[in-house]
Amino acid sequence: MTTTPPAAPAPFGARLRRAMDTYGPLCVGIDPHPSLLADWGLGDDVAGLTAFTRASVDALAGHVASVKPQSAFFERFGSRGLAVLEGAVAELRDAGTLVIMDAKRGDIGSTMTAYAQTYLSPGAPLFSDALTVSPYLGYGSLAPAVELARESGSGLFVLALTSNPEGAEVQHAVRPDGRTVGATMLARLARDNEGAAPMGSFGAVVGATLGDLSSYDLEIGGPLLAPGIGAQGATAADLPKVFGPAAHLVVPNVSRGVLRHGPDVAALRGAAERFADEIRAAVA
Ligand SMILES: O=c1ccn([C@@H]2O[C@H](COP(=O)(O)O)[C@@H](O)[C@H]2O)c(=O)[nH]1
Repeated sequence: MTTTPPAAPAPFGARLRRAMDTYGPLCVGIDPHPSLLADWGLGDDVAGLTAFTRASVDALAGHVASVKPQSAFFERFGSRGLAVLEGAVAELRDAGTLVIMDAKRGDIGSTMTAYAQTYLSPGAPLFSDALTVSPYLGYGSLAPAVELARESGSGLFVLALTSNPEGAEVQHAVRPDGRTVGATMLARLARDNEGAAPMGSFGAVVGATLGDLSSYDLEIGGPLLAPGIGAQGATAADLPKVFGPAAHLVVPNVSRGVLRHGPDVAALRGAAERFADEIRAAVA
């Protein structure tokens, strides 16, 4: 008897494009800040984290294209926090909602392999659709993650031009070839996305807070994860000004701007829908 091997998953970029076309490009963050736990009437403990995550997943699963859990807020609680994160990732993925794990991993290649296996290896407890990674040990140090993402149909978001003002001292630094460090990361991503259609799986993090970015070539053929809308001051209306013709690649992220409407599940979902509508109108 012959057995048919399981079909290879569609690449992350193709799955994300489809989800963006269905739900709009908004990516909602799950960031259980201690201050939000308090605002929701929850304790800064594992029970509070569990209740916060439960309401967030109930509000978002199956209603938005992607969700970005901020790993740091779960890691605060050690293994019990990670168990809550694992459960959320599994439920969101089961509902067909793409999970972008915001863990910003980056290390020498041999250690990077272990990070890649943690988040990009099918069957791993924290297997996610995509992972944020830091290229500041050299873009080449991310090679094990690029390789495993290609094999498993997952994706990466590389920190290129981050939303925080402090990022400029590294990312705007000019290299001997005259290009900035941030522009170099974008160029490396464009190369890794070559030939991918309708969208590559290797994205950049580019803050929505950064103003006019017309001096950068943002057409990397992959998604541009854009944090900064809401609590950091950017608005949906800023997106066309910041991203120009690359706006079709933008995955705007809103975390606290949505989460502050909790703990009511309907109110959370309503806030996400309002941001989704504003963003869709802005980038249409
Ligand atoms: O450049 C970056 C990279 C990542 N982030 C993360 O995105 C969210 C933003 O949260 P808000 O509450 O919407 O401000 C958060 O998890 C950050 O760690 C970023 O802000 N900027």
